[in-house]
Amino acid sequence: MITLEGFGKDYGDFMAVDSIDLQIDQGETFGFIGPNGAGKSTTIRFLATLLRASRGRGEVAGCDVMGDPVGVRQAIGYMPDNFGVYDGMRVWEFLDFFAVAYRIGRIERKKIISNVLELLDLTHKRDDFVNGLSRGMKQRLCLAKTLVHDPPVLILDEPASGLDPRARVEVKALLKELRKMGKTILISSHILTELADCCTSIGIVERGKLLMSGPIGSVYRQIRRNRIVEIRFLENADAGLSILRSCAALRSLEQEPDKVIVELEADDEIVASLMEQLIREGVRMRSFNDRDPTLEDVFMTVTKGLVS
Ligand SMILES: Nc1ncnc2c1ncn2[C@@H]1O[C@H](COP(=O)(O)OP(=O)(O)OP(=O)(O)O)[C@@H](O)[C@H]1O
Repeated sequence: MITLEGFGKDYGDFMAVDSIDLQIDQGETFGFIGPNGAGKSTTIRFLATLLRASRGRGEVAGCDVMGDPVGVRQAIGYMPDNFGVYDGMRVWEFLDFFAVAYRIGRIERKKIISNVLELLDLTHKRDDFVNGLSRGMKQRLCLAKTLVHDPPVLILDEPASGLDPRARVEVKALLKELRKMGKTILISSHILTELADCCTSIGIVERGKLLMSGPIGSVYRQIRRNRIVEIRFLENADAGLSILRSCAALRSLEQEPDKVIVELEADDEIVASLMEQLIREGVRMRSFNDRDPTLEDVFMTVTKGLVS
């Protein structure tokens, strides 16, 4: 439903997106994850036909993004990261305004607005003024407006940002509901855990490059080849650190005030030998904890903190 082939975007001399290849199948909820400035919004704005590519191309629901922008706009519901709502409009009028823009007839509009309000749990706010709504409700209203023309594809730029925990849970539940309705969803976030349980696939982007992508299970498997070990030293921490640094299986090492987190490309044998070596060299440890990587680890391992 969504394809990018070598998509790249420059702003003057600055390359915001290098070259991204991506394919999102029908019915997927794809989490587009990356730190601030990674190029998520730029990619999303291209897919939403709001900016031109510097190189490469894209397709949404069979329509070429630059060749058939009107076709793309019919097929997508787009929620920008910074959206505005019009003052002096009531909730139903706001939705009606967008429905008219999609040339939906008066009788059908009435039905659609009532369905969408119901789905987003905003029926009781139908006649309220938009500018009087809380941030969470405005966000829900904006999501409601992406649905009025019943698009098969939803492109949502950080839809849960700035929401309190309860509102976030509600947005996630809603995403699951929309997936059940058969929608293909691209959703961006820089908060990984926010997306962990509602996406079927993810892509991790940093500095305009897609570092890893695929079904969530396969991304986990790729990274699980590596082990994450947390060590808390009691004595001889310096000797312990130098043993770890000289270990051939070491892929990364991160020092926190109370522990060291190492990523090893290693099997059980290698991990056991490393532990034995530490003990043999007189390094005393309070704990040596081998754990499965979380999605957070995947993110930290794959991205290198090149942008902030
Ligand atoms: N119109 C523009 N002109 C110049 N540079 C821009 C423009 N829009 C974005 N950039 C730069 O391009 C890079 C990517 O920005 P983009 O907004 O796509 O990142 P992002 O991943 O969506 O970040 P965030 O999570 O902070 O929204 C950033 O360095 C940004 O400063």
